[in-house]
Amino acid sequence: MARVLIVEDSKVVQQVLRHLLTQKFAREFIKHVDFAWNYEQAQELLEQHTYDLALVDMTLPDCASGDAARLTIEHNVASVILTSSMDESQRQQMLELGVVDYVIKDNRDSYLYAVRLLTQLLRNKGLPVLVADDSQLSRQVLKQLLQRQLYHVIEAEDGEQALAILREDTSIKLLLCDYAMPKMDGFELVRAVRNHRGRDDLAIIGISGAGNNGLSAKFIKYGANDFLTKPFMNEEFHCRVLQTVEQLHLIEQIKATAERDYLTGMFNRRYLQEHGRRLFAKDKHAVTVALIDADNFKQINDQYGHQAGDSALRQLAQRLQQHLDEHIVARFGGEEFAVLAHCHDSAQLQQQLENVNDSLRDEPIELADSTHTLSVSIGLAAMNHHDFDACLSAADKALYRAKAQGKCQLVCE
Ligand SMILES: Nc1nc2c(ncn2[C@@H]2O[C@H](COP(=O)(O)OP(=O)(O)OP(=O)(O)O)[C@@H](O)[C@H]2O)c(=O)[nH]1
Repeated sequence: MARVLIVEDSKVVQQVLRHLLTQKFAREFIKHVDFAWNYEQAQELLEQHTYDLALVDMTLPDCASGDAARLTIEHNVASVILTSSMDESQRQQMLELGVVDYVIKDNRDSYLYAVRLLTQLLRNKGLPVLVADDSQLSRQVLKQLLQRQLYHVIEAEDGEQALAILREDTSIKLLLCDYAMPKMDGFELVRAVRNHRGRDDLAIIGISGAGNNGLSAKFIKYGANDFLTKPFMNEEFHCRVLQTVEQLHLIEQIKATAERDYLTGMFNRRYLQEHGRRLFAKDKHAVTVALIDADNFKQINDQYGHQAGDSALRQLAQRLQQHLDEHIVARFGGEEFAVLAHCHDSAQLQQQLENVNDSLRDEPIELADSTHTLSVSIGLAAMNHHDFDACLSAADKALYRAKAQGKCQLVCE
């Protein structure tokens, strides 16, 4: 978790920033925040601590304009400038100094923008980025700019090398590639990469020389997410990289939401079915599926109310995760859950499932001011059917028998 330094002499601005930094999106990435009122205090704090990022007011009472940012950069702290105004020469001066970005504080939204920018930079900290360019000088320039945004930069001298690195290292989430490269040019590289890495998995920014506008559009058509034309301003580079990575992050979030159950945070039915079908196609004999249904759950809703029922489902979900943590556990719907186990030994899974009822009996779930002893019925099926859906339906039949035979038990098909 990161430590951030904020250098700001206005009490009101400090208060607004303090408030924004307590919001969930910021707390997720920023653990410690130190505030300095002036240059002198900033200097003391920089000597005491190591900072990941600094947000620095351009104008402070005890130093010349921009000196505080100069100080944080000298201490190798990636720095974002806060300023109420900035003329063109100051802007150039700050960007040349090496600040990551600047934020003009002209309304409340600018502070939100600044704090969001800090969290974005921290979220991307250490994220591997590949730079493919045959010119060592260009690679150096891009590397410096990316390191300023806290990325971890990997270099490739040509398209072939870049392709080999990307095949090997799937943690790379951004590729910056020049058009003119020996062996394999930028277009060929993008096309080849897209055969195994989709737009939602790896973002690509193509870079092309000036005077050939057609190249930029072509980059996009071949599969790049965005492009930059040389020479570009550092500020434009920063915005495009940040925006491209942000889009990738949003897609990841949407995908994660689509496969999770809102109430329990577990995988949902859709994920289980998709994953189950994939596993079945790969190795059907090593997969076992179980359906787990809470017994007499209606009583909980009737007796304690729907909210307590929701809490009971969350507690049951936690209990299942605890006992079956090496398998995929999903909420199948309502008060029904499913387990997908990738194992050759179904006896072990059977034991783990039996343990769930023992645990619910020994440690009843907590509802309002009392406790309630919940139990589950379980139907287990092996994957010796013609497809995954047939396995699920066999587990469902076994579950039906468990209910019919008196509940709180496991039945194998
Ligand atoms: N609170 C809450 N209740 C839910 C949710 N989903 C399903 N239920 C309730 O679960 C209950 C299921 O009732 P039944 O199908 O009769 O099953 P049961 O009472 O568990 O009885 P058996 O399955 O026969 O043991 C219903 O009252 C549903 O309203 C949910 O998300 N939250």
